[in-house]
Amino acid sequence: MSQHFDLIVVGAGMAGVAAANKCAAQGWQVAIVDALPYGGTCALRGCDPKKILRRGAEIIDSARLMRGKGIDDADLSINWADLMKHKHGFTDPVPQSMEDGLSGNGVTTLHGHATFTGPQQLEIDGTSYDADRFLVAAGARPRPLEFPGHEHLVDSTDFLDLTELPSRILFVGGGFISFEFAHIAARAGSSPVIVDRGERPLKGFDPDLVELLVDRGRQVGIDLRRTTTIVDVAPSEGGYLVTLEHAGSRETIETDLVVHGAGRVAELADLGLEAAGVAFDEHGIHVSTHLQSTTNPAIWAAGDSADTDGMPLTPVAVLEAKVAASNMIKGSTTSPDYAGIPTAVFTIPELARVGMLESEARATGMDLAVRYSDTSGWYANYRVGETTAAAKVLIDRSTDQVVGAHLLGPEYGELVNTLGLAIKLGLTTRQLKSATAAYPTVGSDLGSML
Ligand SMILES: Cc1cc2nc3c(=O)[nH]c(=O)nc-3n(C[C@H](O)[C@H](O)[C@H](O)COP(=O)(O)OP(=O)(O)OC[C@H]3O[C@@H](n4cnc5c(N)ncnc54)[C@H](O)[C@@H]3O)c2cc1C
Ligand SMILES: NC(=O)c1ccc[n+]([C@@H]2O[C@H](COP(=O)([O-])OP(=O)(O)OC[C@H]3O[C@@H](n4cnc5c(N)ncnc54)[C@H](O)[C@@H]3O)[C@@H](O)[C@H]2O)c1
Repeated sequence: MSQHFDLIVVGAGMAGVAAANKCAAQGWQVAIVDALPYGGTCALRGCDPKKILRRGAEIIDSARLMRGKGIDDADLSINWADLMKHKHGFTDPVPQSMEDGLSGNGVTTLHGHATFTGPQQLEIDGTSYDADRFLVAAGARPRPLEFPGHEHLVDSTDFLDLTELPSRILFVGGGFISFEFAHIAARAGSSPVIVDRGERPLKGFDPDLVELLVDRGRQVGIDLRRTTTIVDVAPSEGGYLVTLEHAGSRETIETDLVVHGAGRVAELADLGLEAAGVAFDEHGIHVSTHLQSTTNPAIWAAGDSADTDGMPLTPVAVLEAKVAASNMIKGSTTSPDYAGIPTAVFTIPELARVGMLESEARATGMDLAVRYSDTSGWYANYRVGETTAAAKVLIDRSTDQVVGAHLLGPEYGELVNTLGLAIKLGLTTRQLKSATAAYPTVGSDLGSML
């Protein structure tokens, strides 16, 4: 006997929970299932715990920047175990409170690994369920790597749970995870090495600002190896021997920990999607722009496990889940509006982007104005002693609208939100300049950046 629901959601992360609550509020019989404690990647193994650990690193960095400017940082250090306790103070209550919230909204909460057994059936630990619709919000996992010894790598989840921080850490990949973690580790006293196979790390961000960030990273002891591949990783007495290849030469580095930061793929391999007739690949379930499977109309997808134009980020996952839920409820075909969604890599200082890259804007042939400012000497950065800060704002001269903004500096992850709103609403720089910001705030520098 199979239990029936109007909707079953696979994955209780930010996307799954948003959709389950929205559909339950319409009076639907909704069930949600997760194989892990409720909360998903962002709250338990990603954004939130990462930024708590970064807080320790920020304090150290801020104090160092003020050395000789009234702050004596000689005795300041990170107590990793206590910082971890602070993290657990946030993460530990999440699963129960999330599950209580869902139950309170009338959602049936299930636990276990879901596997599709047919177009509208799935099984969870031997029990069968069927539904009119399913939303797959199963997230992502580290990309499988091929080089010998890849099994010795730890992933981002393991890193965010380390009880002690080793002194030598090698990060594979030059993306979000490696940069963010390396910036934390460097301030906590470790010597991080980042190995990227490409010439340009953090490829989704403005290359000029990335180079400034790489220099700033070098100053705090982060060793970036570009166009370098991992030949193999082998255990050694003191940790691991990692053999690297760059421009035809090999070098072996000894390290205590090797961390996977080489990208993530949709978590769909064990979901039995073949039995449901659902087309997918490593980018996610193939969906129409309104987030319905292209091959099984009963299946919808959102977040990291959907192959969409949206970036694999939390706000995008939530947006897609809400749009998918709304389309299911109304029978509509609305598409998510991805315009003006900012992204930030939480290095110290942070690097943010919204809208087009300069190269993308140039390729459109628009009449482009590039407003680049070295903001390191500006009051907001002088005040905190920051030596590396810059802004690049891209403006379409024909409309006076912002089409892209790239920021590197303290608190610029907050400032980019205003530029995101400007892009989404099509505000002109004249309109933006007409707003008066509280002074002195980082936001009050926006007018000068335009
Ligand atoms: C280290 C790290 C840091 C990050 N930092 C940021 C950040 O600062 N800002 C930002 O915007 N984004 C960040 N991200 C990305 C962000 O976490 C994801 O984009 C977001 O969590 C995706 O949400 P989701 O709901 O699609 O999937 P998830 O939150 O991953 O949820 C998917 C859930 O599905 C469950 N599941 C999967 N398969 C099954 C199955 N067969 N049966 C039952 N359950 C299943 C999983 O257990 C999981 O709980 C970060 C990611 C990582 C890894
Ligand atoms: N602040 C944030 O929003 C945030 C933080 C962390 C993660 N995330 C999300 O998680 C996703 C995954 O993060 P990530 O940092 O793992 O991936 P990423 O896609 O940001 O970067 C992966 C990097 O690894 C390199 N690479 C791949 N295979 C390699 C190999 N074998 N050897 C050397 N280099 C290799 C790639 O060239 C690339 O530069 C991101 O795309 C992002 O969406 C977001």
